[in-house]
Amino acid sequence: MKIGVIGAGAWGTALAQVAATGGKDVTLWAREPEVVASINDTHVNTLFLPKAKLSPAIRATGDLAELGDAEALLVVVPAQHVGAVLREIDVASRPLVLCAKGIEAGTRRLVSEIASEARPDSPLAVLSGPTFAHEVAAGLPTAVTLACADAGLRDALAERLASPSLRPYASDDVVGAEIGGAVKNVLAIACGVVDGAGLGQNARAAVIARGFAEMTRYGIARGARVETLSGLSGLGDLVLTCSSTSSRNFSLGVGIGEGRPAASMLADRRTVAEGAFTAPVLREDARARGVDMPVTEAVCALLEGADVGAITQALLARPLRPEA
Ligand SMILES: NC(=O)C1=CN([C@@H]2O[C@H](COP(=O)(O)OP(=O)(O)OC[C@H]3O[C@@H](n4cnc5c(N)ncnc54)[C@H](O)[C@@H]3O)[C@@H](O)[C@H]2O)C=CC1
Ligand SMILES: O=C(CO)COP(=O)(O)O
Repeated sequence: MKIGVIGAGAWGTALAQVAATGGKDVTLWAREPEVVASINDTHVNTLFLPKAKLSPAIRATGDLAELGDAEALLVVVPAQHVGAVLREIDVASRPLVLCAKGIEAGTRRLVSEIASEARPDSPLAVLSGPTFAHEVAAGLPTAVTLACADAGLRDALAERLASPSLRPYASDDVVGAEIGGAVKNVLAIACGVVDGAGLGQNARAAVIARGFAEMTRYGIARGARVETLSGLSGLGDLVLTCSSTSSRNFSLGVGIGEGRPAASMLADRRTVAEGAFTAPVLREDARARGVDMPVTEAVCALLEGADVGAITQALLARPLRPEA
């Protein structure tokens, strides 16, 4: 079986490694010529996943046309670039497995909505969950949600993507799987701020729990099911990224909490912290739907340069309310 992977950041590279280790023929599209060269010449992605020794069965290319004959394509470019890349590639009606986590600025679309507009003939699935790329590439045990409306395709993809260390759980709730991954990135920034500002572990647990409450409110408003949000792609990924500096979103938050300006940290980086792009569009969409998201509002204010102490006080001083 030939698998195409679109995007050779850390996550696309790790997924390519899982597929190649499982005996698949893998072609990995990278945007950067130096990434193509380093994977093909040295079997290392020096830019985005430097510590993983990759299978020689992974072939990198800078030409999207070379992925046209893959049986299935994993889409792993950052959410804001999915539309542009999918409009560029000719994939006929091949299944697309969407692995980016975010909401498109300007349109407020989930990645599945972007993909179905760009590639109306391709069936879609979403792969999401608590998955640090370096752990997956190292073959450490990992479980994910694989969501797809078509049961036959879902089972076929689950069988092809499963490996001795990567265990997919099937779901038909595509929107639910996407909402968890998109919103947790914003909440991970908030937890990083708590850590960087030394606000304590009680505060971090409060942000996780109240953040999950707002993820659930927002998810329900967009048609997600609560059991999906409380599964691997929602609560599972929230817990992972809210408790580790391996998360780029959490680390961005730590920097903000320590008093560094968000804008300069974002300008300096090559890797993506999706939450910084999702936060403003999530706030806009939540307001439009009448969903209260105070942690998301706080993250937006902090990304815009607000003072951590003032934002913390404002959150604590909100009118008292029932928990549920
Ligand atoms: N790294 C991880 O552990 C995980 C990442 N993800 C998601 O996967 C997606 C990709 O993230 P990573 O692989 O971590 O990226 P990364 O941060 O390792 O690398 C940045 C990626 O963005 C690409 N890029 C930059 N500008 C672009 C443009 N104009 N057009 C197309 N691509 C462009 C780069 O080529 C590179 O592939 C994100 O949505 C992320 O949330 C999901 C699960 C785990
Ligand atoms: O999505 C991830 C793990 O599931 C990776 O999180 P970060 O993008 O915050 O590094």
